[in-house]
Amino acid sequence: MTFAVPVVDISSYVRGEPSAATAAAFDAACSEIGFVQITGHGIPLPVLEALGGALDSFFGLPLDVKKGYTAPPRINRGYTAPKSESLSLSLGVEPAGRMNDFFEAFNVGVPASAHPDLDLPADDYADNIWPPLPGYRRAVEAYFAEASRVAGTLTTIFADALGLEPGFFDAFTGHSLDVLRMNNYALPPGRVDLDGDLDGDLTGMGPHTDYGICTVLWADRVPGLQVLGPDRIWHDVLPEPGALLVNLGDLMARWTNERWLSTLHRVKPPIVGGTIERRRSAAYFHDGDLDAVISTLPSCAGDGAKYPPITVAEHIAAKLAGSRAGVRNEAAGREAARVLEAGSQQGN
Ligand SMILES: O=C(O)CCC(=O)C(=O)O
Ligand SMILES: [Fe+2]
Repeated sequence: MTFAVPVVDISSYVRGEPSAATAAAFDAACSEIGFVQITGHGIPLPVLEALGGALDSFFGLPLDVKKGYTAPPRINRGYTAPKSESLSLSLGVEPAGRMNDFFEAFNVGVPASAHPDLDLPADDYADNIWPPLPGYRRAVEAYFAEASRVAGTLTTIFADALGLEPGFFDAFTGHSLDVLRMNNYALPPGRVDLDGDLDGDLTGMGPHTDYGICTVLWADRVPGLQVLGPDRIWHDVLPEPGALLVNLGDLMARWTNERWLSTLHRVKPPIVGGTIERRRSAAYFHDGDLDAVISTLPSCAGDGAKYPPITVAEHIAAKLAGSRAGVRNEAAGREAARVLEAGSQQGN
């Protein structure tokens, strides 16, 4: 079977014009793969280029300077150093405390001050940390605003694709807990034992599903990202030029009773010609309102709901405790089973 992440042009929805063909293409892609590549998203090229420049300027700083922008694990903001997170712990498939992912990241999110009329918890809607690099904050905020707009367009498409009333997701996303995680996959020169580490434990980012509603993913066209296909094999995925990747998170799998899947993905060491090449990505997580309750949609319940209702707060807290604080998540049985089923198949 050939594996491909479908490309869908969303420009009609970006213009505010619903399109049955676009919604149907999303339904097919979300049902079969759980990943989509979107074109026609309308994010201006200079905004994307400035985001890349911001990543370069921050991650180019010395490690001890970057570590100065680290927040405690419960605050999903600022810098995370290589090997201080383990995404597979969000699924509970590894012993707790084993922090092996070599990505480094910088997180920014929606602060409580963005919604002055609401009384939002300060730890979840934490203030951002901004390194004093010229243009950094402006570039990241400009991309954040564009990705937020695209995420809103996606939920409009999702409502049409699922046959829900227009605006269905608005009630769950008015103060959505959105986070942009900018990732850098690079290893200091000379530190990697290519024979030893690569055959063994070295992981760019461990296998995981994303936690929320959907993720908008900008990535360099450098190999590394792998998606677990319906054939239970890990497949390499490179975005088409100009396209953004979109993948569904766990909350969408819960809403749809797995008609749509939160697809497992991971990042292998990006090896080109026998050496590790630097790779960058930026994942915008559209996670929903902290206090929203996610229950299986009646139209998807079929013979019964596979998941009990859960608040966004409960679900995200269990996942983040795994990935950021090393506390194995015991509540992700359905996703963990899929990782273990895929076993050690390495894909193409
Ligand atoms: O680097 C990538 O392409 C994937 C990143 C990712 O899966 C994440 O940040 O959740
Ligand atoms: Fe992810």
